[in-house]
Amino acid sequence: MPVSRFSDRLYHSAHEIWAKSHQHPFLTELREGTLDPRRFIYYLKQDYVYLIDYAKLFAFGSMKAGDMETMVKFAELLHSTLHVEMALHRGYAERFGVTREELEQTHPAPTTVAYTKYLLDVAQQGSLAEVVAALLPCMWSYQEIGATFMKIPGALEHPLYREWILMYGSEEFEALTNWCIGLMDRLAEGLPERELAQLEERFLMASKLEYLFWDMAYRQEEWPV
Ligand SMILES: Cc1ncc(CN)c(N)n1
Repeated sequence: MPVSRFSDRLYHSAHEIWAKSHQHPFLTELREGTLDPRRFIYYLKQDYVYLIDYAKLFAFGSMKAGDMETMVKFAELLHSTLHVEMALHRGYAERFGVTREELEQTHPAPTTVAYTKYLLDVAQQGSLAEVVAALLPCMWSYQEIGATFMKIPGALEHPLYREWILMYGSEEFEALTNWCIGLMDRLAEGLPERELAQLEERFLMASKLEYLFWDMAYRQEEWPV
């Protein structure tokens, strides 16, 4: 009987909320190609300012790394987020006639604030293992969504949503995600149950915030005033 990995425990504990995300209309309509582009551009603008703060977690990971290989890999993840993943958003913004300045000056909605501040709080206060537990749903749930959408007949023919699916369903994104999953398992080895439970809590909180991010985008959430 193979020893179950800590990442299997994380996946199992978050399965219900991940399934809820998969069933959210933002994703079911994106998958079917019926998502209103106004909801999509709202998502892209919020996601851009989210990624500015999310990318900082990789800088914290480099700083907290215990070895050069891990430090270098986190620097690679930082670079990839800023230059590859966010280039997707910049390209879409151009297609929608949104300037780079407008994109960068997007006011984060309440849910974006909640999610980024949570991640940055864990990154500043927590151990490397906690940083990884908090960022892992961001990578892993998106990779699962992308890989699933790649297999949906017709999804890649959609003129607008094709690039988004290709980004998160790519082999490169899968490789970076798998490295993070492996690091989580390595960092969890030998930890007492009390610490494992705390890592699970970080993973679950980020997973719930992922669901709320999809819901925010679909509702095009605004501040009350
Ligand atoms: C909110 C969110 N979470 C995760 C990802 C994938 N890096 C993203 N682009 N945006």
